[in-house]
Amino acid sequence: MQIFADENMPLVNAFFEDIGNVTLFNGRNVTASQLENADILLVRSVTNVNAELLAKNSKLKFVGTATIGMDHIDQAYLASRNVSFASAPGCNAQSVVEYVLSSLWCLAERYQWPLEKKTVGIVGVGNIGSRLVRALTALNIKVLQCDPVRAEQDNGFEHTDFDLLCQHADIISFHTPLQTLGKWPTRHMLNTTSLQRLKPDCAIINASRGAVIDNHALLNDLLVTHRRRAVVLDVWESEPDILTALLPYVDIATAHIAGHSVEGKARGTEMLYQHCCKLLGQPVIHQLGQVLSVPAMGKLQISEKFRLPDVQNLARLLYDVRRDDAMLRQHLAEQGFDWLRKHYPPRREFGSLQLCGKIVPDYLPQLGFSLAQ
Ligand SMILES: NC(=O)c1ccc[n+]([C@@H]2O[C@H](COP(=O)([O-])OP(=O)(O)OC[C@H]3O[C@@H](n4cnc5c(N)ncnc54)[C@H](O)[C@@H]3O)[C@@H](O)[C@H]2O)c1
Ligand SMILES: O=C(O)[C@H](O)[C@H](O)COP(=O)(O)O
Repeated sequence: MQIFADENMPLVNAFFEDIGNVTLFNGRNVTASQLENADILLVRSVTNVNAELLAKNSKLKFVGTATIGMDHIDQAYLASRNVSFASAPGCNAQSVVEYVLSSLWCLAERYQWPLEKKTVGIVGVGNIGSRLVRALTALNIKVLQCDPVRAEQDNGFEHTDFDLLCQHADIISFHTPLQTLGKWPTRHMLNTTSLQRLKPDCAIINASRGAVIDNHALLNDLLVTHRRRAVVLDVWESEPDILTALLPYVDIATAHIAGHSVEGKARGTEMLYQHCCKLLGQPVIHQLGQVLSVPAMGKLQISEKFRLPDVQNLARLLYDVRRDDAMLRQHLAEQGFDWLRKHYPPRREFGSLQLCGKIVPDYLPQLGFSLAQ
């Protein structure tokens, strides 16, 4: 079995070496000729999988993307060729939630916001959005949810129409897939018109796909408002060639790494391995827990004095988004966007830290921290 995998897919050898011969490729530049002999193709978000890429391959059985976003995959084409396909839903949801929380704490400190008085509008309430709702609710922060797709399926879902959410949110955070067509398109959802509906100081967070926000319209809005609006961008239109004119106006700028926790990326690989085992009728031998490295910090004692405002310090033991913002500003011009992603320093999720103590407040597990056994 010939397995071709993106070189930025951690633990791919550990999971797949029993299944076949693993060859790594650069996901951004891979060509049809390189993939001629692939039986299994494992990609990340930077590889467009379509008729052009697979033109020279006649033996492909399975394509897996170790991501939740699927806008880079021509699924109809794969189905027409009878090639099985799987993504990795939820693999990095916790990682993105931790990115958004860290961004909120950073902005709250910079602008002296009382977060508990803010309303956060969450657009797209799937794996990431629903975890974010749980986390913000645990922190006593009010949320508005916008997800018309869920609203159609579930009468009990509390949906706020996008236009209304734009008017009422103090902070708006995007967690939708990128969809150009269909009943609920998301491409340029935030555009010149919807930007004008936002409160003048409404903060914007995008960790979904760059083109969900019209980046030129955003730049224009920021120039007009003279930086009154806080902006956090992890994703950008036309990555890796991003609109650098935006950078001076963006509070937190990162290189599409919100989902790049050690666990988030490794879970993606594991989920594809499990799909392959099922497809090939092979037993699942490897588990994430066995192959993940031991975290630098294992257990932490929580005292009875721990209170809600202490959460921020606890979280910063594991992740502070300001590091990633500094990396981008320091290295983007010389090294480029993809270099930042390839050399992303290890980041462990909240769940890697086991909390001990007589009383561990309920909101800590709701944010994703583990309780010691
Ligand atoms: N920055 C990163 O590193 C990173 C990491 C993971 C995911 N993502 C992006 O975030 C997206 C969301 O991830 P997820 O795991 O929550 O996916 P998901 O599929 O679980 O959830 C997406 C939600 O968006 C909703 N939705 C669809 N169209 C909508 C619309 N027009 N308006 C409002 N809601 C709409 C869907 O109904 C669904 O509930 C992914 O598609 C991916 O593009 C980025
Ligand atoms: O859609 C996703 O799951 C994320 O955007 C994913 O983390 C993208 O990262 P990449 O696959 O490019 O490393």
